[in-house]
Formats: sequence, C-alpha cells, structure tokens
Amino acid sequence: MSTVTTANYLNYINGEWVESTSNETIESINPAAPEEIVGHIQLSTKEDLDKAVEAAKNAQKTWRGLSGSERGEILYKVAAIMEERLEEIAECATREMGKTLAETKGETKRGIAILKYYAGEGMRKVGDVIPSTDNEALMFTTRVPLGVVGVITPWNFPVAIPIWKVAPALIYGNTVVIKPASESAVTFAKIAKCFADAGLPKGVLNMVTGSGTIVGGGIAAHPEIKGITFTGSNAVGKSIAHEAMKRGAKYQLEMGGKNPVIVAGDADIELAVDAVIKGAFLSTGQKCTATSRVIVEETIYDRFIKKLIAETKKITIGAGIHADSWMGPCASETQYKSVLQAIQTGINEGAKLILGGKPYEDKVNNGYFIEPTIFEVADQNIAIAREEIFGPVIALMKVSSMERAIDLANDSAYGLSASIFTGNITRMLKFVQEMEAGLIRVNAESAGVELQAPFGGMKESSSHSREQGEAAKEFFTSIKTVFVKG
Ligand SMILES: NC(=O)c1ccc[n+]([C@@H]2O[C@H](COP(=O)([O-])OP(=O)(O)OC[C@H]3O[C@@H](n4cnc5c(N)ncnc54)[C@H](O)[C@@H]3O)[C@@H](O)[C@H]2O)c1
Ligand SMILES: O=CCCC(=O)C(=O)O
Repeated sequence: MSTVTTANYLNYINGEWVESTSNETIESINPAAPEEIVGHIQLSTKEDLDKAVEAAKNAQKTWRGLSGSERGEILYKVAAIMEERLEEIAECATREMGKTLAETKGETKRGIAILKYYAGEGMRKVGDVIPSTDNEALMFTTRVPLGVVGVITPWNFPVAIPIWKVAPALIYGNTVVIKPASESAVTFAKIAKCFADAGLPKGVLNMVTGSGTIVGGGIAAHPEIKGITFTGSNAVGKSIAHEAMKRGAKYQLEMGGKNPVIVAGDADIELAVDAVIKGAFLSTGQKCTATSRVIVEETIYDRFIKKLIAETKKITIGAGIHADSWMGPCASETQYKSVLQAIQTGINEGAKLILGGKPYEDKVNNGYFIEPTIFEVADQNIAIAREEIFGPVIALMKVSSMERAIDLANDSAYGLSASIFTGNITRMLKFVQEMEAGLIRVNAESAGVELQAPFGGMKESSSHSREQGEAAKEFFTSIKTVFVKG
C-alpha cells in the first residue's frame, strides 16, 4: 500500500527549524516501496549554509568555554532522549534507506552508546606533562577545538556515522554544520531534534540538507569551516580534499572498500560461510566494511562453495520493516541500477555467475530488491574483483596457498577491512602483519566496527586519520605544547 506523506522536514539553524530560502524540497522515498514518501527535506542554498556557518561561529566561544563535563552532560541528555525515541528513529531509518528494522534498532542503540562514550570523554585528560630540559620550567601539552567543523555523511549508516562524527566534534569544543545524505536526511532530522530537545545551546549544531554539490561542496570550500569530516565515495572525498587543501583546512576522509575474506584450508567451514553471508549480504551489502571478495584455499573450495550456495538460498528478501525480511532493498534507484550494472559487467568480463544476479521480483511493491549474487572469478583484474559495488555481490576466488591468498587480498587500491578464517596461529599472525587494511578480523566477518576502537582504512580507503574511540580526538582538536617559566 503506498502512503504519501506531506511531512516537511526543516533545516536546523541557530536553534530554529527553518525552511530553505529556495522554498524547494526534495522527496525522501522508501526504497522498498518507492511510492511511499518518507518525508520532504529542504533543497538548501549557499545562503542557507552561510547562515548555519554564521550561527556555528557565533556559538563557538561560549560552547568551547564550557567544561568538558558540562558539554558531556548535554550529550548524556541527547542519549536519554534518543533512547525514548529509539523505535521512531529506527523505523524511519528502515523506511528511508531500506535496511532491516533489526539492523536499524541495533544501529540506533550503537548511536546512543557512542553519545555516552563521548559524553564521558569530557572528563578525560587532554594532554601530558613533559619534563623540560630547563628544570625551572613546566612543559605540558593541551588541546583546543578546531572551531566550526563541517560534517558530510553517507546514507548507509544513517544513525551511527553522523553521531560518531558529531559527538566527538561537540565534546572537544567544536560547533558543527552537518549535511546528511539526502537518502537518509529525515532520519538525521529526528536525531537533530534529540539534540535540540536536550537543550543544546543555539548554533552549536546546525543541519542543512540538500544537494551534495551545493551544500556539501559549500562546506568543503567555506572559509569559516576549519575542519571537514567526510564519509562517502572516493570521487567525492577527493573533491573535498582538493577544496580543503586549497584553503589549508583540516580534513578527514573515510571512503570505499573492496574487502577480502580469506578462508584457509583448516578453517571452520560452517563458521566461515555464516560470516561471509552476514558480511556480504546484511544491509544488502551496503557497508564500507562489507565482504566483496572471498579467497578460498583449493583444498576446501568445493565444500565451501556448496555450503555457501545452500545457505545463501535461505536468505529471505523483503521490506526491512517486516520481521521476516533478512535482506532489504538497495537504498535507492541509483544504487539499484549501479549494482545491476556491476553484475552485468561481471558477466560481460567472463566471471561465472553461480547464484542470483537478477532483480528480486517483489510481490507487493516495486522495491529496489536484488538477489544475493555470487560469482566465481578467475581473473583478479576484472572490475568485479577490483571495484567497489556496494551491493549484495561476492567475487569468489580459489588459491593454492596462503602466500597467494594474502597477495591476492592485498591486490587492491583499497585497504579498509579484511578477515581470515583459520585455526593456525602462524597463519593468523602472518595475516595480521601482512594484510594492508585498517580493520583486521580473525574468524569473524569483515564488518563490525566497535565504537571504542580506532576505525579507518589504508591506501585509497582513507585520508589516514582514524575515527571513533580516543582516536577521534586527533582530528577534532589541535595540540598545543606549552612551556612555562616562572
Ligand atoms: N569508510 C567508511 O567509513 C565508509 C562508511 C560508509 C560509506 N562509505 C562509502 O560511501 C559510499 C556510499 O555512500 P554515498 O553514496 O552516500 O557516498 P557519496 O560520496 O555519494 O555521498 C556522501 C555524502 O557526500 C555528499 N556529496 C555528494 N557530492 C558532493 C560534493 N561534490 N561535495 C561535497 N559533498 C558531496 C552527499 O550528499 C553525501 O552526503 C561508498 O563508497 C562507501 O564505501 C565509506
Ligand atoms: O559503512 C561503513 C561503516 C561500517 C560499520 O560501521 C560496521 O562494519 O559496523
């Protein structure tokens, strides 16, 4: 049943909910039932962005003047309000970008935990006392906020990623202008309301929705924005870095991946199959840490592939709002077409399609569903083994040795996440040492970021800073070394 809503979600600027000066909105639709409009968001202008930056700048002095514990108290209140609104936020995220309700509930709980983690950061040390060579002097380090920080986020983790940027930005004394992805902007509007209702002082957090080029590009180029934290595609990330470099702004990029899983000859095959299915197909494969290459030692290849196919066929596909759906739709028509194109390219380039590969014909609504898809790939140089697809597609490869497996896993422009399944300590340690990825997981799926640990990629997956945990402090503050003599 299609439900058309007229719900209009406004920008949040200087503590007020306001329409864009464009007087135009764009629809955010449900990818499981594209007839359903989840909400209308502002198609904002450069003028709207300038107002938001001005508000953030005006709020800076007072906000940074609070103690870390005072700022932390507000983040604890935001977490409490989000807990009360968990169902509302999770359901909105599912309707807006398609992932299952079980996943969005888990992600919303994760966002709440991140808020609490950084609220506590307000009470932790920010520097060190370092002995000076001058015995009469005191030397120490301290940290200061960057000022106004621009946050640009993707649609695939509509709760966790914005919060894992905004929470540390705020606790360390910055003020924020955020542009969420349009495909999940209604979800963030609901989160921004939790900040507003927690009593965050006006101008400390500002949300401006709309075009990536105009609003996102405007953030990257804005002279009053001192730091930009971006998560998204490599193409956009590079354009942001270019703009930031031109004006000497600090920037942080977390981007694409082509994450390998190595299944060694001594692996627990059941465990490996279960983890590969979860890593590759949960969130419809739309995670930067999703499994997209599976490299299997030839001694167990036939048993592994037989089990993988049998278990993959059990996946139930449907609208994420329904409890019996294990895998939802692609997040948008654009993403849907992109994944189908990648599958066709794989076939054209000679990869052997052994399961799926077609749109899943949904009985109720014409949603953007695609079957979980598995290819066997002999040539590691074809697109399906090299390019990020960001959909439910696996490239299976067979190898004769662990040496070859790690070489193949490293043969990628990306280095975000990688897993190995083995019980052999020597193999495990060799993988940990030699695998070029920012997230290394052993006997576990390639996805799975824990909020208290550093997260980020190597090679072209990242600008090589780290997010989350204590690592976030490095980006959202500047260190000062202080020398004091009486
Ligand atoms: N490494 C990570 O932590 C991580 C996490 C999630 C997603 N991703 C990556 O994100 C991509 C999918 O997300 P997406 O489709 O939202 O990415 P995207 O790059 O298309 O968009 C990301 C954000 O950038 C904005 N944007 C678009 N054009 C812009 C421009 N010219 N200037 C400034 N901002 C602009 C978008 O509106 C959105 O808010 C995939 O490549 C995935 O690997 C990486
Ligand atoms: O999409 C990138 C974030 C991945 C993540 O948060 C996870 O794997 O849990």
